[in-house]
Amino acid sequence: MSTPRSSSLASVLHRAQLRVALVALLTVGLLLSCSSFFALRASLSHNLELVGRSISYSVEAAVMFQDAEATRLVLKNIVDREGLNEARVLLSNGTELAAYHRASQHSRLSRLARWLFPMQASSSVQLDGMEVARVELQSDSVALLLTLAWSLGAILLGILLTALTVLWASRRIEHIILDPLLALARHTRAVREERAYSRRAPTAQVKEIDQLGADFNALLAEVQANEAELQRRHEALRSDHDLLSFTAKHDALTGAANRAYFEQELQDSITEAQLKNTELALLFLDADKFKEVNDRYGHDAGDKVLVELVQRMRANVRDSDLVGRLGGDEFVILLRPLRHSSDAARIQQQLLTSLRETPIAIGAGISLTLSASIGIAAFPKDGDSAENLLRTADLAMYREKSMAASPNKSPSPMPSSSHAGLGNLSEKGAPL
Ligand SMILES: Nc1nc2c(ncn2[C@@H]2O[C@H](COP(=O)(O)OP(=O)(O)OP(=O)(O)O)[C@@H](O)[C@H]2O)c(=O)[nH]1
Repeated sequence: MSTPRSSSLASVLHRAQLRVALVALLTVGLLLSCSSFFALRASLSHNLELVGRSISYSVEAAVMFQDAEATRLVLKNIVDREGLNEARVLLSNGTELAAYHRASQHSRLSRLARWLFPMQASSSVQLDGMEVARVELQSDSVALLLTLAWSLGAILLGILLTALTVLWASRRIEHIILDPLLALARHTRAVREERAYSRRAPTAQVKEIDQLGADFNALLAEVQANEAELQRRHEALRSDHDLLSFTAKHDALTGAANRAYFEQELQDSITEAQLKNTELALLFLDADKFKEVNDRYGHDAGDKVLVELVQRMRANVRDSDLVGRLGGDEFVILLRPLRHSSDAARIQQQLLTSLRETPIAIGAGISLTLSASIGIAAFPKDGDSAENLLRTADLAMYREKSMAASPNKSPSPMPSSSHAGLGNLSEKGAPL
């Protein structure tokens, strides 16, 4: 099925107005012209008959004496006075007694008028009730022709004026109706394309269009409110999702990466380091005698120590590095990338120094000096998988811890490690 060709509202209105105006004008014009034409014709015909009768009376005497010259004189006087074309008097035997033709009858207009609208009349000349002659008249129909021409001219002029008026009216309608409709259409398109629901349609002069704009604005306001509500819910969902995602990946107490997330990040970092041919380092930290903190000062104090441990670790590494908690008092740090092979040992020492020199406040004026054992494993030197690296760093940490517990024992060949060296938990600021 073919799609109907669409026209603009302006052209539809133009055509409709023009058609209505032309039909009305032609109907009225033609009716008026015809009625005035026939009225004029009837009047002229009646007048011609009266003139014929008048001539009949006037030529009675001349006819009686068959005085052609006198008859012609009468005919001339009346024909000239009444503006007729010609008049003649025919005797009862059919012979013409006298005739008079006006000069103007030979003009083209006159001939055309006579041909189009022949106007004739005849009247009898009687003597003692007997018809002795007939007067035949022919009128000039130029007046009729001119009337018709004027009417047609008026109709044409009317058509021209109507077309101009329709054009002017169309422009006015365009301004009053079309412009606001087009503005509304443009506005709707802009709202749809830009999703700018805060935009509002302008007011219009025409009540119905203004109402349409107001309804559209009300609809936009609803859409805007729904959009805002959707946006708010979306934000809330995203924030919930972010929180859930963070919670799923991080340790609730310290905020450090949990074991699963840390292992995944470690594996991803290894893959990336393999591709980029860079190095990584893993520091495995286990607090020494942490159980005693819990036992002496309570679980909350232990929690504070764990939180502080993570803060110290973070304070000593870059944003790109990752601090994780594997569980209990076991923590890991992933240095990614490892720029210099000495960086891991340097950070290890910084942490041990920090723990040794800066006690951890656990509240009520009590501060603890905690020692820790830190083992190091490097990629690719000590392993090429997350599991291997963790195991190697863990062994290094245990090696360090065991050395701290038995300082006289010679170290077994393990990856590099270090220890704060304090061995015992010590308290500052409050008695044990
Ligand atoms: N406060 C607190 N304690 C915890 C938490 N998780 C584990 N622990 C405790 O941490 C202690 C760890 O003890 P161990 O594994 O024996 O370690 P340690 O006492 O440091 O002994 P070494 O490592 O051999 O020096 C246990 O008493 C756990 O109950 C926690 O989230 N908060």
